Amino acid sequence: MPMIKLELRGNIRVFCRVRPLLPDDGAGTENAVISCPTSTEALGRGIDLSQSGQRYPFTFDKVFNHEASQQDVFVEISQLVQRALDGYKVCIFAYGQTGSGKTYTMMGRPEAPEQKGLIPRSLEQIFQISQSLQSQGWKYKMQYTIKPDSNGNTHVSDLTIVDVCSIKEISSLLHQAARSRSVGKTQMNEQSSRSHFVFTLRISGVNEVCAFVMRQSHLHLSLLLGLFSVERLSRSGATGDRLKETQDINKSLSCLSDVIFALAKKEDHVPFRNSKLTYLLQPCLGGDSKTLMFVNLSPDPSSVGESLCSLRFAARVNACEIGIPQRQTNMRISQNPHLSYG
Ligand SMILES: Nc1ncnc2c1ncn2[C@@H]1O[C@H](COP(=O)(O)OP(=O)(O)OP(=O)(O)O)[C@@H](O)[C@H]1O
Repeated sequence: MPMIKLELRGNIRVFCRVRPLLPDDGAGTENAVISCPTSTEALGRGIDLSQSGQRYPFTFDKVFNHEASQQDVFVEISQLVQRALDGYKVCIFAYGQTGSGKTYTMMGRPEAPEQKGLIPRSLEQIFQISQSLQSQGWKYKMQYTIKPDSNGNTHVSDLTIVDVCSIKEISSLLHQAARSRSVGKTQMNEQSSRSHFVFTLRISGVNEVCAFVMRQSHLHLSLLLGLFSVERLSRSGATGDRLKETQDINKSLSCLSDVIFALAKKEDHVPFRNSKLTYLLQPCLGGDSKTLMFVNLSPDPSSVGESLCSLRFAARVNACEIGIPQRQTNMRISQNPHLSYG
């Protein structure tokens, strides 16, 4: 029962998703390098990668093969998303090399309803449930924050916080955010997104009927920029500013590795402030949240080296204990309607 595991474990959960082969993928695509074992033990959880005749098996909390639809993926996270309304911090982020399907998984193609990604689906679910809970006395206040950036310092600029009252408002904010993201073309991925993208929905809920219980939770839905290896960098055709930008992105991803490894070793000092990315993700990794990472993979044999790096990183993330999440429920002290949530 995967959902029970999601509830009880203190680890960062990892879901792996392999995108379908695309017409633009390179030569030799008939030789599959990624396969999903069909034995009952590893069914839906195992993934094997073959490189130079060597087989590398991995197991995660869930593996989606190239046939999985956006709805199939959403079904597996919807219970986790709902926990945000119960007072838990929930963080979901995607990791993987450029062109591996992070944007597709998180944002999808908004123009086709069945291809909507996890962010719009999650927001719709949160709004629907919060509205249905109104009849039980719950009132929720939602705020939306968006923090895009790609460089390595910790100062967070471009922070937008907006009160949101309807799903329509969220959709238009998502559109705006997608537009304002700096998008640059590399030879690897025409639509390559050049910045990290951290989206947060802050939810504060109060129940006027049952004992003035107050809940506060944050739903973090984040999108991480792709992993470029050195080899990939030279193949991507990046030069000048683009090369510098790619190096900055690599640097911030290497800071993320440092944070993950410090957490795994339970070190006293975790270097969250070494990059803006880790600073932004601190709420996801700081210990009191339910955190899920997607590792996205391309099935293209020319990406096998990057896929192996991503899988190894994901396995270390999966083994990393960040503590048992705490629900944030308080008794309301005053009946002042202008609540301060501290
Ligand atoms: N599951 C999928 N089904 C169909 N098409 C997909 C799927 N996943 C990804 N794609 C397509 O693959 C291409 C690359 O995916 P996407 O842009 O999501 O990669 P990315 O990891 O976000 O890349 P970058 O880090 O460069 O932004 C896109 O054309 C996308 O529509």
